[in-house]
Amino acid sequence: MMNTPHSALKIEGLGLQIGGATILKDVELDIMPGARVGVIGPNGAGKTTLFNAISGVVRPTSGRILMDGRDVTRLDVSKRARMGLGRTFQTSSIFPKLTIFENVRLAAQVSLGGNYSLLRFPRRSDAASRLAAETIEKVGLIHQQDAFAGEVSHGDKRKLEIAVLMVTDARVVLLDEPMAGVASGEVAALTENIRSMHAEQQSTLLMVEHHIDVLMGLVDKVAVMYSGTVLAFDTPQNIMNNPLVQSAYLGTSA
Ligand SMILES: Nc1ncnc2c1ncn2[C@@H]1O[C@H](COP(=O)(O)OP(=O)(O)OP(=O)(O)O)[C@@H](O)[C@H]1O
Repeated sequence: MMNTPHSALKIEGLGLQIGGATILKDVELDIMPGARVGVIGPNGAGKTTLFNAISGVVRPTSGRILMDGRDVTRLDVSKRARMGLGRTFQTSSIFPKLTIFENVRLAAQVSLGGNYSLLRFPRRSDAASRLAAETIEKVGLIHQQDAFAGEVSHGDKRKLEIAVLMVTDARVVLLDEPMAGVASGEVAALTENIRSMHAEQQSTLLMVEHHIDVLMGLVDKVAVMYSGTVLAFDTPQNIMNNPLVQSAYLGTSA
């Protein structure tokens, strides 16, 4: 008998109450391995909170989160990361005082089974350095590799985050507004980076992005959040044509 493949990520009846407020309510999502999923919704709809629940930063008050069929609802952030959950944050999670090369090399070193000790002048021929150099080239940061990460443009910082995710070989990747603050001239290159990261890792991608045109071109499914719940989960085309979505989110009358 054939085994049914597990969803890469399954969210069942997820709820979060903080004080008297309902932040997430009955969130249901079933995401197949390799899918690229956009998450949209008005400000305050719960998109970042959903990412926080998936990555383990906040504990839901009801429901379950399954990664590859395993219930991770009660696992902490680091355990989920070890299981292959990768994430970028709205506020950058890179080390600003390290160079681009050092940031990627450190991630490569940890990913290849090393530790977080940082050699200021690592041999550029070791495995972690080679992987870092190769990845920096792929994302188009070669000319910036010796610049401090805190001093490069928003677009380059985002490229760096993509490079870090690429070397960590995450199975499920959460990107929270990767285009935020990125100059319009840098959007196309960053979009390509995200596309090639996904293709190379064959990961499952979830992405919150307010830049709707970019998002719709990148994903094959869109989840629309409204008031803490998932209102619709469908192809970009069906989402754009869904009257419920149009009135709730896009602001046009249905
Ligand atoms: N720790 C918290 N305590 C109280 N309220 C919270 C907490 N975290 C989030 N909220 C509230 O939950 C709601 C959802 O917030 P969230 O940041 O997830 O929305 P979002 O969809 O990501 O919005 P945006 O598009 O503005 O980033 C907001 O009303 C927010 O104020």
